[in-house]
Amino acid sequence: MPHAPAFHGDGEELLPAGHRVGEWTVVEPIGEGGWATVYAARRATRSEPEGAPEVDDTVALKVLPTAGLAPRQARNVAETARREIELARTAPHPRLVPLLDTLTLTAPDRPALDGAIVLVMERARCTLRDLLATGVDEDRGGRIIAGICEGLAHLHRSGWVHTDLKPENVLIGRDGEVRLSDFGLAIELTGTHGHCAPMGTPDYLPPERWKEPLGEHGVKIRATADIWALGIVVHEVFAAGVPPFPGATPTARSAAAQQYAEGRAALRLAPDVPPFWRALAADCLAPTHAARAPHTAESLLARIRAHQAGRRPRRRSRARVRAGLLALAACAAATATVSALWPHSDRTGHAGRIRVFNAERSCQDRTDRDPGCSLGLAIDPRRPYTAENVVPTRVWHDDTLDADCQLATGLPIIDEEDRTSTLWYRVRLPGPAATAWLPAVRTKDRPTLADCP
Ligand SMILES: Nc1ncnc2c1ncn2[C@@H]1O[C@H](COP(=O)(O)OP(=O)(O)OP(=O)(O)O)[C@@H](O)[C@H]1O
Repeated sequence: MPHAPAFHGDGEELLPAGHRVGEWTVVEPIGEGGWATVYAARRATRSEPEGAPEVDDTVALKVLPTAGLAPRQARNVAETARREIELARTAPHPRLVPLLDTLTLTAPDRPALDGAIVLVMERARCTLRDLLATGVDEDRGGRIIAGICEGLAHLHRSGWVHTDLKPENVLIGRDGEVRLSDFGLAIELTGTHGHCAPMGTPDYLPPERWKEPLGEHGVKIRATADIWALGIVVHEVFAAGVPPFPGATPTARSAAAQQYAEGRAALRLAPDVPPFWRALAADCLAPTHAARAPHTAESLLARIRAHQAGRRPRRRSRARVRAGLLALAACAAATATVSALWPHSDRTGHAGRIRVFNAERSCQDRTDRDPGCSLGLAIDPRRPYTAENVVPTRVWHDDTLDADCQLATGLPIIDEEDRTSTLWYRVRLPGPAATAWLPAVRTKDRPTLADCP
């Protein structure tokens, strides 16, 4: 017996459960966007022997209908699919949702869906919007924002701008990690910018977008558009889903954002956004492209990593200790040797000698060189201050180091008290020509040293 057709609220026909799409069988609809309906589906032919434990092999089928569309709309849909496929092919990354296959739907008995383009994707557990509805604590929120920054940094390095970053397009994979999705509006840059159709989600569009002239190729777009959208998302994550600009409708909120960008209103972020994330959101929401440009996804990620590294010892949940394993492994290796490298508690304060300062209060009085209280020295002060960019040797509060020169223009580092500095000191390590870098926020001393070559 034929299935009775099912429809969306807007009257669009849905694929019924059990419908075969290539090697997949539709289970149920799980999401809907402006262009597509997304279904959970599972492999039609399972190879496991009878009685084998059930594995969750469901995928997500994004079905983009093309039938009955005006030629221009059909071109848009085809272009949307082309972008998704091109990006997945040329720039795969663990923080982007993997595209497993592409198909054309055959459904002669459903003319509205026949010939639709189908993108087969890894199925996510939920979207960030779903998570916001249930509440996200500060640590989880921080990890999600870091994941978004990793995805954006990769996209931008690869020459792409997402252009439609919003909580609906941030998926949470079954491993709990972020997967950016929906690259239908993603733009490949030529040099510093690209052009896109005048589309997008008003709440997440940067203020300059409303003023950009519409040329023959569309409106100008740069990576800073994603950074603005990131600022809105950061605010929503830490303010229980509330957007930073006031207004009951997207139009009212866009108008408020433009008033702020024109200097006619102040940026008023919700008081519940914690200080570190307020500062980060405010930088992402700098009012112009030029003011936002220094805050790249890469540099924001470095700030977040430094912030998270500083928070880690404060509260020791099991999950946090596990997350910090990499850093602690490096500490453990260095603990035995580091005490001998520098005399402890040398308070001479001569120029060229700097004393390490750990803003974490509970670490300041400890003399046992607890690994959780150790601080990292960077290999390269211009690269993100992450585990890969840290020498194995660790330092502790009150250690004194020999510094031989300084760099005023390193990566900005924010400490736990929200002090920011781009100043770094090059310090000498034992061994021939061995050096590493200490961010100036990690010392209270300010010797004036020669600029490093
Ligand atoms: N891989 C996935 N796993 C689970 N759910 C997904 C997946 N991809 C999309 N969804 C769900 O489907 C919804 C719509 O998907 P998507 O945003 O890609 O469609 P769209 O038509 O391109 O949307 P838009 O109108 O924002 O451009 C998402 O918000 C999400 O809820």
